[in-house]
Amino acid sequence: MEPVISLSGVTAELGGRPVLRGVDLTVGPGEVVALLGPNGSGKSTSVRAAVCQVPLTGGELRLFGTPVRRFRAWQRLGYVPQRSTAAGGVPATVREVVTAGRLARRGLRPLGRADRAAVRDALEQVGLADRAGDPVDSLSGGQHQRVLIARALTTSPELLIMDEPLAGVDLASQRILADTLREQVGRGVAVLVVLHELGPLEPLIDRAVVLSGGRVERVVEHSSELPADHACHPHDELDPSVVPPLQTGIL
Ligand SMILES: Nc1ncnc2c1ncn2[C@@H]1O[C@H](COP(=O)(O)OP(=O)(O)OP(=O)(O)O)[C@@H](O)[C@H]1O
Repeated sequence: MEPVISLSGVTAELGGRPVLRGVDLTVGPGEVVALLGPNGSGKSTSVRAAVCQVPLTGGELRLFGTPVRRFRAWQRLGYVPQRSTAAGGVPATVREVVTAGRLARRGLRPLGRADRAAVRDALEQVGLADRAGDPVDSLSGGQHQRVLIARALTTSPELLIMDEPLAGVDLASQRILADTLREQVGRGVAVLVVLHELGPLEPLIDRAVVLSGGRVERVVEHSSELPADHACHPHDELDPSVVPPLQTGIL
């Protein structure tokens, strides 16, 4: 079956520096793929490139089989960015943030009944229907993350792309997030998720792709084969261009 997303030999630069150096990555329909690797290895840049937030300098990106330059069906894809970008300090209610996911795909026309129902349904799916009128700033880290997932679910996407959904989230909330995701996967939704630790998501993961230095270092067909000390525990990637400072010391 045709992949829902495929990156072939993708390269990208940030600040004039090559960050992605030929990333190959595919996610099939209904598949859950974890993107792992040390800090700075290019995980976030890969998913941001996949949703056109970072321009490619080379390679090919296809979404649902269509080259990205011809792709228009953005409602088939839900993107959950890193949590710090959720409300950006703007006072907004939970409902407003979630509604933004719906608006982004339909322009500035007034909300219809179907839009309101989709927002309600998305909030129910993440267990936050009772918090709809609350300011997002009053939520915990885990609840905040669930708001971002609800925002992505408003268009009933077939592919969810998530950037570190477990970061800064306590274990109880991680389990709730895992339940939400399990339900989506049960509906046949494919997932590409950047993770530092697999946590409660581990049983859901079909394949792990480990990045290093902007390239795929290896692909692990089952997450249980990942050594405990690799990728799941972040460490800064060594930059070969940086020469370590001379240790002078006093003898
Ligand atoms: N806006 C930017 N301008 C310049 N360089 C950037 C920018 N954003 C990221 N980079 C650099 O690109 C490289 C890859 O960053 P990226 O955020 O994709 O890594 P990551 O694997 O997601 O790391 P982390 O685990 O810390 O989130 C890093 O060396 C980073 O310093």
